[in-house]
Amino acid sequence: MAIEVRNIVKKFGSFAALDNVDLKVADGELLALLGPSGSGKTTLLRIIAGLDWPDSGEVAIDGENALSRGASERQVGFVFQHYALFRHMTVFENVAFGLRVQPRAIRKDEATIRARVKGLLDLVQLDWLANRYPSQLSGGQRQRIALARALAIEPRILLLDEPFGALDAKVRKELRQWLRSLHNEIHVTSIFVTHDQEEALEVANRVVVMDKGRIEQIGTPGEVYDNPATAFVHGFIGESIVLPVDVSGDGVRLDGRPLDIAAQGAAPGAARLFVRRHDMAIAPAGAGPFEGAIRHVRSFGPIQRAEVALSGNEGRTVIEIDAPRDRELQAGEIISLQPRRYRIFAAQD
Ligand SMILES: Nc1ncnc2c1ncn2[C@@H]1O[C@H](COP(=O)(O)OP(=O)(O)OP(=O)(O)O)[C@@H](O)[C@H]1O
Repeated sequence: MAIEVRNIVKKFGSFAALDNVDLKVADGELLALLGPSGSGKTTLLRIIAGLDWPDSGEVAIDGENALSRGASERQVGFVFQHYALFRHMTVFENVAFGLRVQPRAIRKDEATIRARVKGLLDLVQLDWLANRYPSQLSGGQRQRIALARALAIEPRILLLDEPFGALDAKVRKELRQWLRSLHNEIHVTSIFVTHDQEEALEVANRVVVMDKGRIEQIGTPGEVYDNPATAFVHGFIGESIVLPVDVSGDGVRLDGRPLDIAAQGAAPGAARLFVRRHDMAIAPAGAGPFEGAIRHVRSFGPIQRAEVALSGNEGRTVIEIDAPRDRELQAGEIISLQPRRYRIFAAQD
């Protein structure tokens, strides 16, 4: 089912939790809402779900106005971070619950319900846990059961709010891959909320980056990572070096010193230069626009992370770069740096 959100405004008192949000979700997409705490992700999800209503704007599901319908009529499945399964029911009964409470007119017979639950437990690969109680499951297993339960009513849309938020890093990683492949199998239009950029980039077809109740950028994981539309997106996704620079007619300056880099059309005045740590490459001596002294090096996995005090400004501007380990860097060494890729945004952007 396609979803279209138009001009949504949602205020709590005078505070705009959502400030003119527009979003189109194509049928069968797996979309991530990504943003820092308080950016409005959950509020947007709740409005799409029918658990909350906007002050103005429209929500259409499959072309039909959804705002005139409540949550139960929208046929939406939910999974929340702390989605409490019913403690006194077995896994099987938890998954069957949504089917058993359907209105009599559409309720399936017992054999059909049992077959459907069995199918869902197979789908989430936990059929062997059917007779256990929630307290006898791991956190990751519980979230998979919560997902099976959400899918039982054959929702038109699946909404997940930080579904893996409470789990440890390793289990989170496993469940991401699992969700991705599950979605490839069932193709139900899905939106999940996360503040974890790695999770969004790894799982979603498209990522919606939010800040302060607004959408900053919508794009594929590659687009938002490689071509951030705003300074916020650049800073939020991936680790960036951020340097305050001045743009003028004759170029870009750092601490009054000209840098041999292009202003990329940024308006004259104060600006910020963004470079990803791994894009700040070590250049032959004197060849790069930056020079600095290595203060400290830590090596882990395939990279070495070096703290570099840039020349000028009495060495007070310190950046961290990630370099491959083909040549071991040493504290005290003076290096020249050349950004392979960078963006300049005006200071107020
Ligand atoms: N019922 C409410 N009453 C007042 N303010 C609210 C209410 N619900 C949300 N807010 C505020 O709206 C803003 C957006 O909240 P929301 O939960 O959508 O953010 P979020 O991006 O999902 O954050 P998190 O990642 O922390 O869950 C926050 O500043 C929050 O304090």
